[in-house]
Amino acid sequence: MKRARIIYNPTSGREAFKKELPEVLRRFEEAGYETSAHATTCEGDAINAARIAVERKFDLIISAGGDGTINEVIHGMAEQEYRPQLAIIPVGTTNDFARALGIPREIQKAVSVILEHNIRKLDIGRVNDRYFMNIAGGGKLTELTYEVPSKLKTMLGQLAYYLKGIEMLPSLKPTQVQIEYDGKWFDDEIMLFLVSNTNSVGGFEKIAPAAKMDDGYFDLVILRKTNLAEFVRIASLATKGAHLEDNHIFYTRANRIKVHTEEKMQLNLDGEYGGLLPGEFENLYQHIDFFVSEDFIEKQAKIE
Ligand SMILES: Nc1ncnc2c1ncn2[C@@H]1O[C@H](COP(=O)(O)OP(=O)(O)OP(=O)(O)O)[C@@H](O)[C@H]1O
Repeated sequence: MKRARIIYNPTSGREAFKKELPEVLRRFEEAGYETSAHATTCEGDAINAARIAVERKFDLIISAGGDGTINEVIHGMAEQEYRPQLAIIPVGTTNDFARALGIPREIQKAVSVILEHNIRKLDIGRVNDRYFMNIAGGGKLTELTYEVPSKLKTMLGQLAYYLKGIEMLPSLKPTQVQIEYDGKWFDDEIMLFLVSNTNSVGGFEKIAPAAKMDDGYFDLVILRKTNLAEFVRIASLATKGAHLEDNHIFYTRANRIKVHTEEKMQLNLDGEYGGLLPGEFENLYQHIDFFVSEDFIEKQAKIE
């Protein structure tokens, strides 16, 4: 019999998961999994819980929480040689990972999708011993996002939000960077760089159109120094996916990317503060077996 370990954050998403837990356990048992659950107790606990599940050779880890919980679970398993399969039940405020995999937000619907058993080996990103699944980035533009007081944590979602307060943009200074990607160099002043594992991020569905999650490559999108008018024009092109041809955009695909700057530059990982640059981004090819939806599989197949 296969063994599944649910790692859930009881405080996530207005404590919604606890009520549903008996039914979730029942459904996994019915589907042939011997299932147990661990409620996380504090920040970092999901990392330990995932490590323990790895040591105990569980077949499947089910992470129930928001992106923070899933990121911790990935952290706990990514460095291990044996890695259980991973399923996500979105419960938190931000559920970008689940959205990327096409997992519905309603708990029992998510379980139904998981029990369809569509499993895909997907890439994840690593930078300076931290992991990300969707997107990493840096530059003055992304740093604005930390000032957003609301729970709108998605990096690009927040950028869109900030575009409303566009008067802040003229005060933004570009940063001089040197970026080494698969042995080649980019050296220029930039407003922002993005290292993307998925093609659909936040409100921008086409920001990195060729980013497939199982090809071992990131899409690297860099916005060079711009003035306000140029920025507004490029942002509007980006909503249509027509930004890559613009002179201010540098776009390539790469497996390894090193970013150096003289100035202090913050790193954003999946919408959260991820320490300071420099950083070396590494694409871990098909590193984790994720439970995904049919919808996800169809969408991936359409990417060129
Ligand atoms: N028992 C706990 N009490 C407090 N914090 C916890 C607990 N368990 C986990 N955490 C921390 O809470 C953080 C955020 O949780 P999570 O990502 O699941 O939810 P979220 O998307 O932020 O949404 P929410 O606002 O609903 O919590 C996690 O990164 C984790 O470190």
